[in-house]
Amino acid sequence: MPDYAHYAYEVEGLHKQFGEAPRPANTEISFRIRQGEFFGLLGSNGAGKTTLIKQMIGLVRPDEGTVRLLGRDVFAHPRFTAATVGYMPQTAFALNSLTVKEAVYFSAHLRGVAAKTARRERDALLDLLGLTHLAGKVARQLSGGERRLLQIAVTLIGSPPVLILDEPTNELDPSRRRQVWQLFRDLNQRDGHTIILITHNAIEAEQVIERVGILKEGRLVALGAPAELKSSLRSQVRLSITLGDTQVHGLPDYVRVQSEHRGKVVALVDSADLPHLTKDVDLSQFPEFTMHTATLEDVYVNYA
Ligand SMILES: Nc1ncnc2c1ncn2[C@@H]1O[C@H](COP(=O)(O)OP(=O)(O)OP(=O)(O)O)[C@@H](O)[C@H]1O
Repeated sequence: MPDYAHYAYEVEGLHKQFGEAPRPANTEISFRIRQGEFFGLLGSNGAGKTTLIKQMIGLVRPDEGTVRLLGRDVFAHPRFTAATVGYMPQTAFALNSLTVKEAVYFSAHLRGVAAKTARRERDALLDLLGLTHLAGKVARQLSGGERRLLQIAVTLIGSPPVLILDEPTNELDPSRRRQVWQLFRDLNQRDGHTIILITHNAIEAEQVIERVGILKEGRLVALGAPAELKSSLRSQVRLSITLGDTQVHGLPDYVRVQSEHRGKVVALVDSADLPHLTKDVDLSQFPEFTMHTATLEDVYVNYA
C-alpha cells in the first residue's frame, strides 16, 4: 500500500464546467496539502474558490480529476469525508431555529460524538468563544458577529482533523478577530489540525499561513510559501501616498496605481525606477509617503 499519511489532501487534474458558462469554474487544478499544514486559498470574486472547496468536500463532482482526503477518494467515502472535515461556509447559518447550545450539541451528535462528551465539548467551546451567556438564545436572534462565533463552534465541535474555513473572521470586531486567529493558530500548531483558509484578506492571512494557492479564472496561477511568492516580486516596491494638493494624474507613468481612496494612493514601482522617482517627484509635497517591499497582498493583486 502506498503511504498516503503524509497528505491531508491530494487534488489531481480537476475540471468543472457548469452548463453553458463561458469558461470552466475550474480547470487543470492539482496540488497537495500536507497533514498539519495551514494553507491559504486566495482569489477574487468568481475565481473558483467555492467550487474547488465544494469539490474537496464531495459536494460538487468534478467532470474530470480526483480528490483524495487522507488517501481516500472523497466521492467514494462521503461519511469519512463528513467525519474528517469541519467546513465553515460563508453563507447564512443553516441551524437558525435552534438555540446556541442545541446547534453545537446537534452538530456534535451528527459527527458521532457520544452524548456525555458532546455536552462537555460544547460547554468548553462556548466558554472558549465567549458564548456561554448566549447558550439559550435562538441563533436567528444573534448579531452577525455572534452568529459567526457560533458557526466556528459548530465547525470545531467533535474536533475534525481537517478544517476548511471560508472568511471565518468576517463580521468580528478587532479583539474577537485576534482571539479567533490565536485559536486557529493553536489548533494548527498545538493540536496538529490541518487548516485551509479561504480569504480575500491577504494581510491577515499572511500572519498565519504556511503556503498559499492563488486562483484566477478557475486556474491555480500561483502556489508556494508567501516568502517565495513575494521574492518573485522583489523587483517591485509598494508606495503608500497621501496626495494632499497633488492630483494622482500628476504622478509619473511608471508609478502603477493599485488603488485610490480619499486622496490615499497605493501604487507599485519597479525598483529600477526608484532613482527616477526621487528626481521626478518632490516627495516632500506629500503629507505622508511610505515605501516598502512587496506584501502577500501585492502578490495577490499581481496574480489575481
Ligand atoms: N452552480 C453553479 N451553476 C453555474 N455556475 C456556477 C455555479 N457555481 C459557481 N458557478 C460559476 O463558477 C465560477 C466560480 O464560482 P465560485 O463560486 O467558485 O467563485 P469564488 O471564487 O468562490 O467567488 P466569491 O469570492 O465571489 O465567493 C463563477 O463564474 C460562477 O458564476
